[in-house]
Amino acid sequence: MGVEVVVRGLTKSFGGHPVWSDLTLTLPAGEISVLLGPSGTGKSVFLKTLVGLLKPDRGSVLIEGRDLPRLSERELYEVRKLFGVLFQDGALFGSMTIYDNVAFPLREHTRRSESEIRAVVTEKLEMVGLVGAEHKLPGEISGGMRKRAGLARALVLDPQIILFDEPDSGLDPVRTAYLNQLIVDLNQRTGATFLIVTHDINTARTVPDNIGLIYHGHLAMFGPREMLLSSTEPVVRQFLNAQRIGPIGMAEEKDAEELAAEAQSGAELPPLPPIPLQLPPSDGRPRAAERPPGQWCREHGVTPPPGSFEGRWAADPSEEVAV
Ligand SMILES: Nc1ncnc2c1ncn2[C@@H]1O[C@H](COP(=O)(O)OP(=O)(O)OP(=O)(O)O)[C@@H](O)[C@H]1O
Repeated sequence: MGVEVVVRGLTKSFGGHPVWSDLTLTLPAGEISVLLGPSGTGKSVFLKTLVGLLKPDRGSVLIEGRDLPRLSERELYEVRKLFGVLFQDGALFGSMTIYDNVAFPLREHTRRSESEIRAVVTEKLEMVGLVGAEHKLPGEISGGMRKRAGLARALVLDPQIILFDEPDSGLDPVRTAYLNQLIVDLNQRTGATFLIVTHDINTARTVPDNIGLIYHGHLAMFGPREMLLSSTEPVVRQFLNAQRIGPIGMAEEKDAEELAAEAQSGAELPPLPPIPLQLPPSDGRPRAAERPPGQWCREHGVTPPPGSFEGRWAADPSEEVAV
């Protein structure tokens, strides 16, 4: 089972320029969370800080009672084994075969024999659908396959927390759909805690249990998927619905004049689109953290946009249309 990651008051700057301040959120154990935000808002910096590759100026990252920024290098080395990271480009060694790339963490961090390593590598390659590509070099396979090879490598030490930095970057929509299904299936199979940084709105709307949005150096919102998808908070609404109208401008925050002109022109955000159902695991069994669709809305007295949950939602669950 995955572990909870508790982030409290995390602040990071480079050369006196703050990237973000006072980030506070909890990644629930075993759940999938997505982190969104305009380019350059420090999502990759956040992932690197979580795993201890960057040191925050202030704040804590608590995992199983240990505060990562306060650990010695040696303790950090141990805690890092809880993490698997899928970097943007898969971060494979170009001169090594896929097999050797996936075996690399086992050879570096464990004393397992080559036959034990073979069993683990084969299992992980099978999990990501790459059996048969073991002897290829990264340059000989497609971008989607490289992502899956990177994922197999992230899985070899059986991590409790898996961080994905833009797993869908550079993939076509069909490959993105396959990768999203793989992520949901792996979450169900491993029970690990997942955090995905993405710019893909469809991924953000259908894959996670929770969504967070970093904007203007702060965490604008973090919470259950239904909370953000039904939110009318301008930044959240603009971002999750990929709109130009709203506080986020081309390069940075719009200034008061631009916003006033927008208001005067009568430009309004279109109504919120329906909340889609969550992507289910492909074996038909529930997700580790599955909740009935619309439960959060009902519990919080929020009426979701019309047509949400494929039109099956009702304020009173006894009136809900059966699947
Ligand atoms: N090691 C570093 N030293 C100095 N500045 C850095 C360093 N790493 C990142 N930054 C700066 O921190 C800011 C946030 O970068 P980051 O890559 O985390 O953004 P991001 O939200 O992941 O962007 P994108 O969505 O475009 O991938 C940028 O201004 C970047 O230049």
